[in-house]
Amino acid sequence: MLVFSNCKINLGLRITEKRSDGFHNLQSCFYPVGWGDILEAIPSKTFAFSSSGLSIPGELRTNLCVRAYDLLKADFDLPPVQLHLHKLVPIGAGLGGGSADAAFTLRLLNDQFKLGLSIAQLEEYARLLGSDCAFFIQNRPLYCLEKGDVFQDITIDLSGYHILLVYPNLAISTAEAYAGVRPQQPETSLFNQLQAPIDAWCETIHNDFEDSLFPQYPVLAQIKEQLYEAGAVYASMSGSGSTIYGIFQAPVVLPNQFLNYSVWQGKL
Ligand SMILES: C[C@@](CO)(OP(=O)(O)O)[C@H](O)COP(=O)(O)OP(=O)(O)OC[C@H]1O[C@@H](n2ccc(N)nc2=O)[C@H](O)[C@@H]1O
Ligand SMILES: Nc1ncnc2c1ncn2[C@@H]1O[C@H](COP(=O)(O)OP(=O)(O)O)[C@@H](O)[C@H]1O
Repeated sequence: MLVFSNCKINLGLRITEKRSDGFHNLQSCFYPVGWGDILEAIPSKTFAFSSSGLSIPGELRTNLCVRAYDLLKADFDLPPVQLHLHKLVPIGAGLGGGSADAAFTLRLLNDQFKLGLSIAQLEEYARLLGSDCAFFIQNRPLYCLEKGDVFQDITIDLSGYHILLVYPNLAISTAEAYAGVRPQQPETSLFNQLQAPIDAWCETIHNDFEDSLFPQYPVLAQIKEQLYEAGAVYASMSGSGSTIYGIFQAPVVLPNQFLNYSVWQGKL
């Protein structure tokens, strides 16, 4: 079985408080985007994992796909498979690529071996693998709370818009990015602000990580500015960076400044 493991962007991101478990509570809307990896599972005599494409830091056995397989294997009589991941989504990019691979592995194994797990059960397994992993089980626009793993329905439909993602070949560690933020209880409701037309978002919808990361990496603010100059209706950093995205009314001619970066453009 073959699946496409797409990434996400954050529409707004507020870090509201540090929790007693060391994690942070947040408010954000996660929105699926078409840039993705390719994952295949073939029944085999013994379990094996391999990857191609972008190289993934860390040992193979710590890959989130392997950890997802091991998690289900502990509870089910899972047959061995040969898992292959073709990695295309940049790493340390704020796009949740690794979390998506983990969630798609859970979904694939559930479907391929008819484990009968419900969405809620798959989300429970996903939470054990990473904070933003559970989102990719439903994989639809959702308002996210707490660690980013508790969801509320939200009506946001950006279909018809185009998105340009710019990864400036700069990996930012999520843990380090969180260590640099000053959590704050917001005075306004992100949920309500997201209901306003997208033209209003550049004045209201903010990613709190930009405050600490833009001064540290000026190229990020520069890319955001360049996306607005190219005609974006809204531009922002995704997650803990370093990807900056722009949302446009129509396909964009790639500005020359982005030619040395990894970019992806498509429909939302
Ligand atoms: C920042 C966000 C926003 O969507 O996305 P990315 O930039 O990673 O895509 C997520 O909160 C990232 O979630 P995820 O990448 O799954 O993080 P995890 O693996 O669970 O945690 C990595 C580290 O980040 C910190 N962390 C993560 C989530 C959270 N709510 N509070 C935290 O403080 C912790 O230090 C943790 O050890
Ligand atoms: N399949 C995978 N794809 C990407 N990263 C992975 C994967 N498995 C484990 N990782 C680890 O997860 C971290 C990056 O996570 P990723 O989701 O790509 O970035 P981000 O948190 O910025 O969205 C790295 O430390 C990487 O080694």
